[in-house]
Amino acid sequence: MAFEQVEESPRSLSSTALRFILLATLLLLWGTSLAIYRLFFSPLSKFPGPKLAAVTGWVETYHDVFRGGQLIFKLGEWHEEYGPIVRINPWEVHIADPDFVQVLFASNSQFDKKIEWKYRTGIPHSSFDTIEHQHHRMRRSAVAPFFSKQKILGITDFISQKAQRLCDRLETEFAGSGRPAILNNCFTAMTFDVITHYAFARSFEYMEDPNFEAPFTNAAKELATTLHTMGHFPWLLSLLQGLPQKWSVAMNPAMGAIFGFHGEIEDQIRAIKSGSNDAHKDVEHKTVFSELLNSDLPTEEKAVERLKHEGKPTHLHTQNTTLTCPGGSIVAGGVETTSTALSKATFYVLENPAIATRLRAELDSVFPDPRITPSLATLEALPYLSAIVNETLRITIGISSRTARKSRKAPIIFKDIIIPAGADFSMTAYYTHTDPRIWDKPHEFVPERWLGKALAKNDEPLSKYLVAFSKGPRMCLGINLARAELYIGMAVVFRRLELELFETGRAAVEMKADYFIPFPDRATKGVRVLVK
Ligand code: HEM
Repeated sequence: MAFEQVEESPRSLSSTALRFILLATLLLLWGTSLAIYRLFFSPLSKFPGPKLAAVTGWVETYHDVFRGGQLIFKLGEWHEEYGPIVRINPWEVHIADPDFVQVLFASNSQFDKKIEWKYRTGIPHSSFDTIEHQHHRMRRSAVAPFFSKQKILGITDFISQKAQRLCDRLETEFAGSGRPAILNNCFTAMTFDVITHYAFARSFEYMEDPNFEAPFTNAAKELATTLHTMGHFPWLLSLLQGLPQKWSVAMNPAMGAIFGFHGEIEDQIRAIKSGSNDAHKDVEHKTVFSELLNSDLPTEEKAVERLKHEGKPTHLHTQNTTLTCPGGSIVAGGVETTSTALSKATFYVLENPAIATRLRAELDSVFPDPRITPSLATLEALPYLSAIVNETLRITIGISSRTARKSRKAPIIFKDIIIPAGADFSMTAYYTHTDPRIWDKPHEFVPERWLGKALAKNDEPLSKYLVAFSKGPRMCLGINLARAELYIGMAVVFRRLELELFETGRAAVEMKADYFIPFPDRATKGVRVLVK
C-alpha cells in the first residue's frame, strides 16, 4: 500500500506540472500570436505609435486608472513623437490634426460611440451613452425640443433671478468682510438650481445654502474619479450594483442627497405616467419627462428604467438605486461643465484688469440699472462679452475626455489617411483648442482673437475649431442653456460686483487630470474672490 503511494505521488505531481506547463505554453502562444497579429496584421498595424500600446489596452489602463487621468497628457507626448495620427491602443487611433474636426463632427455623420465606454458612467440607456447611431437619433429627437433655443428663452428670467440673487448674497454677506467666496460653489449652486427647476420643476435651492454648498455635486465629483476604473473594469460596476444603499451612504454621507433625488425622479416619472403628476404646477413649462412621455418614442423607450437614465446624473447603480458621478446626462451635463466655465471665466477676466475694464464698459452701455438684466438677445449682441464667452469655452475645455467614434461599414478617408471600417478613431478638444497651427498664444486667455473677422492662423474662421460642445449629431444637447447661463452669469456678476482674486492662481483653473471633466490640482481651494 505504502509502496503504491510512493509510486503514485510523483506521477500525479508531474501530471499536474505538465498540465500547468501546457496551459502556460498555450497562454504564451495565444498572447504571442495576439501580439504578432496586433503588431503586424491588424487593420491598424500600419499606424505609428508606441508598440506596447498597439499590443495591449493595459497601457491606457495604466495612464488613466493607475496614474489617475493622465492619458490625456501622454497623448500629447505620443503625437510629438509619432505625428498627427497615433495608434493609442489595439483598436483605436487618435488624431491631432485640427482639420479632422470636419470628419469627426460632420453634421451628416452616422458614427457609433465606443462600445467599451457604454457602462463607464452608469447610464447605458441615456441618449448620451447610446452606442448605435440610429438608436441615438431616435432617443435624442424625443428630448431635443425641450432644449431648443426657443424653449430656453422661456427660462432666461429664472436664470437672471438666480444670478441677481447670487450678487445680492455676495454683496450683503461677503462685501467688505474679508471673507472670500468660492466661486466654484456659487456657480454650481446656481447652475444646479437652474437645471433642476427647468428639467424637473424641482429646484434644489442650493443658492440658499449659507456656503453655497451643493452636497449632491460634491459627491458626484468625487465619484467622477472612478470613471476610468469603471470603463476599464466594467465588472466592478456589477459588484457595486449589488451593494445595499445604506452601505454607500455609510461610506459617503453625501450620497444621501443623491439617493433622495433619484427617488424623487423615479416618483416623478411614475406620477406622470399614471396621470397624477403635479410637478410642473408651479412652473410654466413641462418637465423633461412629460416631454419624453408625450413624444413618439416606442413604448419600451418610455419605461421608467430607461427614462431615469435620461434625466439622472450619471451614476453607478447600486441595489434599487444609483451612485452618481458627473458626465453627460441632463443634470450632470448641465451643472459641472457650465459652473466650471463660469468660475474660470471670472478668474481669467479678473486676472487681467484690462479685460475686466473693457467688459464693464461694454456692459454699462446696455445695462443701465444693475438690478434689471437686459434680454439675452441684447447680451448676445455685445461683441466683447461674446468674445469672452467663446474664449472661455476654448480655454476651459468643458469635457476633457477624448471624443471617440467608429464607422461601422465604410472606411474614413482624410487627406492621405484611411482609417478602416470598424476601427475606433478619436480627437481631444484640449489639443484642438490649443493647436499652435490655429491659435496664437494658445495657452493665454485672449478674448480679442474673437473680435472682427476672427480668423485662425490658416485663415479659416476660428469658430470652425471651437468644439467645446462637440458638433454634429452628438453635439451637446444643453448648448442653448449653457450659453444663456454664461452670458447672463458673466453680465450680471461683472455689472454688479467689484471682485478681487483671493489667493487664487492658475493652479485653480488649469487641468491636472482628466476624469471626463478636467480636474485641477487636488490641493486647490477653487477660484476664490473678495467682494469689495
Ligand atoms: C459649458 C457647458 C457645457 C459643455 C462644454 C458641454 C459639452 C458637451 C459635449 C462636448 C458633449 C458631447 C459629448 C460626447 O460626444 O461624448 C455634450 C453632450 C451632452 N450635454 Fe453638454 N455641455 C455643457 C453644458 C450642458 C448643459 C447645460 C446641459 C443640460 C441640459 C448639457 C447636457 C448634455 C447632454 C444631455 C449631452 C448628451 C447629448 C447626446 O449624446 O445626444 N450640457 N456636452
